[in-house]
Amino acid sequence: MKLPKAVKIVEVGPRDGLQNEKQVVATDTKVELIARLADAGLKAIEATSFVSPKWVPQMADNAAVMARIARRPGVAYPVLTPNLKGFEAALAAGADEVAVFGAASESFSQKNINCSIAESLARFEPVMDAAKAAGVKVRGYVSCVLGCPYEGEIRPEAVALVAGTLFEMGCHEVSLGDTIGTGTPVKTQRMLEAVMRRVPVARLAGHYHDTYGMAIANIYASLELGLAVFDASVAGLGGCPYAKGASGNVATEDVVWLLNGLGIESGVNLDRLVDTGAWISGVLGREPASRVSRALRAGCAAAG
Ligand SMILES: CC(C)(COP(=O)([O-])OP(=O)([O-])OC[C@H]1O[C@@H](n2cnc3c(N)ncnc32)[C@H](O)[C@@H]1OP(=O)([O-])[O-])[C@@H](O)C(=O)NCCC(=O)NCCSC(=O)C[C@@](C)(O)CC(=O)[O-]
Repeated sequence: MKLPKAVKIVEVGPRDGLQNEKQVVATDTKVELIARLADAGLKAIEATSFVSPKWVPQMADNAAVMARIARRPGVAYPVLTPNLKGFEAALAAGADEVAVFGAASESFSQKNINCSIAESLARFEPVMDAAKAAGVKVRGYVSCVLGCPYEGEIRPEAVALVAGTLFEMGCHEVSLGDTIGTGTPVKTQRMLEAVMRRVPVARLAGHYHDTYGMAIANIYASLELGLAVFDASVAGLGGCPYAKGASGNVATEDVVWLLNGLGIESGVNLDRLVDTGAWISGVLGREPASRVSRALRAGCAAAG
């Protein structure tokens, strides 16, 4: 078994993490979080989303966030854009990387973006065209790849169909979302095997929520199949507004601990990351959901 030598972590805390916060998070706090994550060595930080403020009020300050972040060379700040309106606003705000987001479940697609899977893919076409014309890279997301809060089981072939279509449309990377975290390692591998028949593994990312505590196991199972890009959220922030009870993405601290233990390079400084996770959790008035953070801050062992 040969694991990748290096892994790219796409930090989604400022978007996926904060989008679900009930309390208003100040724009300055978001901007500081993004700066601290860059200081910790993260090279891809999903900054915000250009979605309807009626649907996700927390991301209504998207343009202000983009205007205020001090961009670092070598760091990408992708944003979500569900349609052309969102793309145009993102472009005007200076985004140079965007993400479209679909689902492998019809019901989730309706709840999340108010249209069917086929309609969503049709909506993404003009975004792809406009992005190509503007020289903007587009990532594709597929939600509910290992289960849906409304439909239950999702067939791997259904995931492969949407992921393959996004890839063929020109997405440079397709991120596979276990939105409600019900996946387990073998199930994850079966899903990945189906997707890998349509999309090269080098163009896939794992986006696993930790609701059932399985995300790290699923990442390991994905590493075994050669996946080398994983989405993660500092301090395990977040949840999904359209998936009741879903907890945050896997904590970035936990992913870095795993990678360090496996000798896999991520470029992330764990001490700084733990400090950042503790800081934002303090601002939000809670403890980090990361077990690694809790252990290290309790003095359980030195940071690896
Ligand atoms: C997609 C829509 C807009 C469709 O929503 P809709 O209501 O069908 O849209 P519409 O085109 O009929 O427009 C309705 C109103 O929204 C406005 N509008 C239309 N588009 C935009 C836009 N881009 N930005 C700002 N405003 C917009 C539009 O101008 C109009 O305004 P009004 O005339 O009523 O004042 C809506 O459903 C939406 O915004 N959904 C967002 C859902 C979302 O952000 N979910 C969370 C992110 S996905 C996720 O977390 C999963 C992921 C990616 O992490 C992976 C995983 O874990 O599974």
